[in-house]
Amino acid sequence: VHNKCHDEYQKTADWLMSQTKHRPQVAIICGSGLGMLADALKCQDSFAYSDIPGFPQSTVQGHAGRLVFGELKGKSCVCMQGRFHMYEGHSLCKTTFPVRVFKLLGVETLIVTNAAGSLADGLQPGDIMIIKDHVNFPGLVGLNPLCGPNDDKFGPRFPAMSGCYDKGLRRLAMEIGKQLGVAGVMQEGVYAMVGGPNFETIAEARLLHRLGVDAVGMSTAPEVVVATHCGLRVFGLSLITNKCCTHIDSDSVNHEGVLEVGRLRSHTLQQLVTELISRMEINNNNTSNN
Ligand SMILES: O=P(O)(O)O[C@@H]1C[C@H](O)[C@@H](CO)O1
Ligand code: HPA
Repeated sequence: VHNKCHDEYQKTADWLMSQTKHRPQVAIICGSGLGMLADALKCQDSFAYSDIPGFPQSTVQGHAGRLVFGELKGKSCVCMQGRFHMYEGHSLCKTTFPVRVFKLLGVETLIVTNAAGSLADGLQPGDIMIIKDHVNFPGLVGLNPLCGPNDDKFGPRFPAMSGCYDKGLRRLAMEIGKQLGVAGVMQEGVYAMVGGPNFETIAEARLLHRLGVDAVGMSTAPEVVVATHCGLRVFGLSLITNKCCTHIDSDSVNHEGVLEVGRLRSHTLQQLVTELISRMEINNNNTSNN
């Protein structure tokens, strides 16, 4: 466990606030190949992770390593083009570092996205799974960013995780999907995080399937745990980039294929996230235009 103290998050937040006038209400974490979600932001201020004091560095292809501030339909946003994964060798505390920085910047809602493999018969590559719950496999065996002394300034020692994916936002996303004409490729499901970096063996994929997992990936759960701990409202979606290999003759998975599906679906995802941000309520003010 490599815990960070409150001052370290605060230092990074203070530096960012000294460099940009944006005061984000919504944060977006872009999954593999989904960095284009930041392109929709207007009046951008962007920072390479390497220039931000205290920030970890992205090492994975498809994760640009840039923090982009901007406006989206009247809401102030910050977008991580590139996330940190446990398999890169970062401590979980580092992989989730930005989430607490966002909290200190005044963010209220976190949107997490990822690329994931499907285990559910009804989820095909290109489909969008709205995350209704997760199984945090590393967390179940003690690889949890909240391990170590609890920082009461962020949240309680024993935070509840039931209901960590906001029901209202899930409902709103499905409604928007219908209006955009993409409801046929959208459904809710359970995401499971595994450690990676290898894709699953056939036996592992079959096991996950039997456990009721709909989609599997290598991220997201730690960020959601930390966000929920500090009281952020969370919305999560998985872009299904491949079917998991459950038979010896299944197509094998590779990262290039994962990134390609992200490119193909970039427009739909951008529309969905933009509409969701535009119509979500912030600060208990009903900013919904519908
Ligand atoms: O950052 P995400 O979870 O979207 O990335 C997924 C999991 C691996 O990092 C990578 C495998 O292609 O995509
Ligand atoms: O099949 C997968 N397994 C784990 N992580 C992934 N990220 C994209 N696809 C997958």
